Formats: sequence, C-alpha cells, structure tokens
Amino acid sequence: MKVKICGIMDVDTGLAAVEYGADALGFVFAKSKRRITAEKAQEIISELPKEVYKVGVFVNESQAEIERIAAIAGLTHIQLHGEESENFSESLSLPVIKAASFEGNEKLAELRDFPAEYILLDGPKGKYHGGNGTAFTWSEVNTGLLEGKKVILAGGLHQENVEAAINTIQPYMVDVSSGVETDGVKDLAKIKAFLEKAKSERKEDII
Ligand SMILES: O=C(O)c1ccccc1N[C@@H]1O[C@H](COP(=O)(O)O)[C@@H](O)[C@H]1O
Repeated sequence: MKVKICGIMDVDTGLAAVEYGADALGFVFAKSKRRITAEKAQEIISELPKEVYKVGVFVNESQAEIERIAAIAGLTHIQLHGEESENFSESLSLPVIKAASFEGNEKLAELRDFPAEYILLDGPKGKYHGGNGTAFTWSEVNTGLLEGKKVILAGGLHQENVEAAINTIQPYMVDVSSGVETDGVKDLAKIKAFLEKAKSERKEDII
C-alpha cells in the first residue's frame, strides 16, 4: 500500500517519514495551520529522494500561482482540494490529484470523467477545505464507479483505523495528516506506527 504523509513543515519530519516508508509527502499552500512557503518547501524537498512524490496541496488557487510555487519548490504532483474545474485541472503542467469530500455515489460517478490521474476521497469539509481529521463511511463507497482512476483514501485516518479503511476500499494510496499529529504537530512515533499498519499485509491475503 502506498502512503502519503501530508502537512510536512520541516526537513527532519520529511526525512523521517521517508525513512519509515512514505511514498509521497504533502506540502500545504492553502489556508491552514500547516501552510508553508514555496521556499520552505524547496528546502525540504531538496533533501528528499527523487522517487518520493512531492505533492503540493492547493485550494482554489490561480494557475499562475500554482505553477510558480511548483517550480520554486520542485513539486511533482498537484492536489486540487477546492472547487477547481475540469478545464482548470487540464491547464496544469503536473499530474493532478483531484480531492473531493465523499457525498454519495451519485456525486462520485461525476468524478469518473474528471481529467485527473488520481481521485482523492476525503471526509466532510470542516474549518478548512481539508486536513480536518474527519472520516466518512467507507463501506458506502462504490469504488467501481472510479474504474481507471487511482483512488487515494483520506479523511480521519490514523493508526487504529487505517487497516480497516484499506480492507474496505482497497485504494491505490492512503493519505493522512491530523492522525499522525499530537497537539497539532507531526509526531514521528505516530507516523512510524501509521506506516507500519498501512504497509502490513492484508489479513485475507495471508493463507
Ligand atoms: O492538511 C491541511 O491542512 C489541508 C488544508 C487544506 C486542504 C487540504 C488539506 N489536507 C488534506 O486533507 C486530507 C485529510 O486530512 P486529515 O488526515 O483528515 O487531517 C488529506 O488529503 C490532506 O492531504
């Protein structure tokens, strides 16, 4: 299982997450307590291995600003976490992760044709567009509706529920932010435990 740790704000946390097995790290450039500058993200990203995805998280940002930040920071992927249109997604120069709160299968089906390689399913919006630590009912999701897309599961995941989430949705990747924090700060022990759980073999695969 691939894992993205989101809301990285310093080099030590980024390097530790990668050492524990993270496949992708997220850098928030939207209104959030985890927001960082392009320059700070660049400082962190310059220390990371090439193969790790460096994902920039944006909410209803302009195309010019996204491209400017992506170039400075060295991003590899763009996560659109607002109400961005299909045309907007197509205008970007990097692979897109389109995030949406799960609001039933009728809405989910509309995402099938959205021009993005990845669809990220999040919990309901709270104070911010994302990173609120709120899960949704995974068993309601008909993932067959997103055939052909790489599905990323997010929203309220933590070390105690990530195995059940994976077994229910069988996503391409899981994404966590709040669930690996203590008092609003990334907690290395929680990151390690989350990665161990997410990357452990699925119980039904073990004979
Ligand atoms: O993490 C943030 O602060 C954030 C701000 C604005 C948009 C998205 C954000 N993060 C994304 O939110 C989801 C869920 O996070 P959580 O684990 O429930 O806290 C995840 O995709 C983050 O990438």
